[in-house]
Amino acid sequence: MTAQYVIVGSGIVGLYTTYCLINDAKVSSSKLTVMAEYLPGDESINYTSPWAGGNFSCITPNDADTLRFDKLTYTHLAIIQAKLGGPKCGLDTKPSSEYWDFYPGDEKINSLKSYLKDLVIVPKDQLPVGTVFGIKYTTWDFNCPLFLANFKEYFESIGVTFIKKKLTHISQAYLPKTKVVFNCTGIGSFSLSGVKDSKVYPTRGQVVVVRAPHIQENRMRWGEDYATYIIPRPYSGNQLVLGGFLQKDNWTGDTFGDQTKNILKRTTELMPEILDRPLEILRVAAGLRPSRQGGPRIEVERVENKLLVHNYGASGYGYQAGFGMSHKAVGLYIKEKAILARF
Ligand SMILES: Cc1cc2nc3c(=O)[nH]c(=O)nc-3n(C[C@H](O)[C@H](O)[C@H](O)COP(=O)(O)OP(=O)(O)OC[C@H]3O[C@@H](n4cnc5c(N)ncnc54)[C@H](O)[C@@H]3O)c2cc1C
Repeated sequence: MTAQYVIVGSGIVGLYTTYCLINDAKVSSSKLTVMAEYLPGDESINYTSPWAGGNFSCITPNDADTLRFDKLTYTHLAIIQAKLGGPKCGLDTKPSSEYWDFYPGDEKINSLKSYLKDLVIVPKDQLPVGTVFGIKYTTWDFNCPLFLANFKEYFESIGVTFIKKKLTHISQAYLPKTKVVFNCTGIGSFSLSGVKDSKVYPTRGQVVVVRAPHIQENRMRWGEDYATYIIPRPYSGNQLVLGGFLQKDNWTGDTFGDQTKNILKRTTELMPEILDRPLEILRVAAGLRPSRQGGPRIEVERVENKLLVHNYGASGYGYQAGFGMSHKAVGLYIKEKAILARF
């Protein structure tokens, strides 16, 4: 193990970053070390990735960077799926419908039109009551815990090292031969010394997981101050994830009965077919989306004669935009390395 490249964080953003280092920067896998307090298979309120729904949806903001991150990720996922052995890795396509209580904006819709598979605009007379716009298309669904585990297993099979370690300062990530550290610590960037980014805050979500073999499609509804979503989990024994909440600055990992009732009410109104079979609740869970004022931080810092590349703040879209974020982070590293090589 030479650990020339250390990726701190083993959430979806750290794993996409590892992938881009191998595929964009052509770094040999044996030089890569992923270091994290929590690894795939672990559960903690400080480890967001296992708690995601998770699918590709219209949750992202309409700025040019994020629209590009979405597009890059959506169009690259088939390659990742193939490398990990096909849909059984926990990543599959399924139909999706999304409805808004407001018009989502031309930037978003024009961008989606350029790449979404099977996209159709829902005719006005077919919209659910209270909504003004809708689309249908083929989306990506993740079985998040399974996908994380398979991504890690794939990396280990090609020689990437994983180390379980909690850092109190980012400088602890530099091992004797390390040239560059990628900081992919998500919500951890709020408290990790050497980073301590006060712009980072949680957007708490709660989900209810039910068993529903009869539901094989996604359905989402976006309001001004709420999000209701229904996401089937591929290769999970027919689990269906029902959500949710977007609670800013709420740090609790506890779950609440009134929120469970509220989620069940909204999701069964949006998709009454859920109740075609008796409701079987498997689990209620909460997670903290790693949000950041001004959006994700993707930038390079020089720390003495070494590099620190930040890639965190994926909020509610780490799975669907994180490949694009990581492609940018690794691209910045390649540029900075070329500048340093001139001196
Ligand atoms: C309810 C819910 C639903 C969601 N649904 C979706 C969805 O449908 N689609 C989608 O794209 N996204 C969704 N998200 C968002 C998605 O889960 C996040 O964007 C993503 O998981 C963030 O990944 P990350 O790698 O940045 O952070 P994390 O997964 O939190 O990983 C951080 C890593 O850094 C490590 N770390 C942190 N601090 C330290 C330290 N001091 N020392 C060592 N290691 C450290 C942790 O151990 C961990 O390995 C959802 C989130 C929630 C909560």
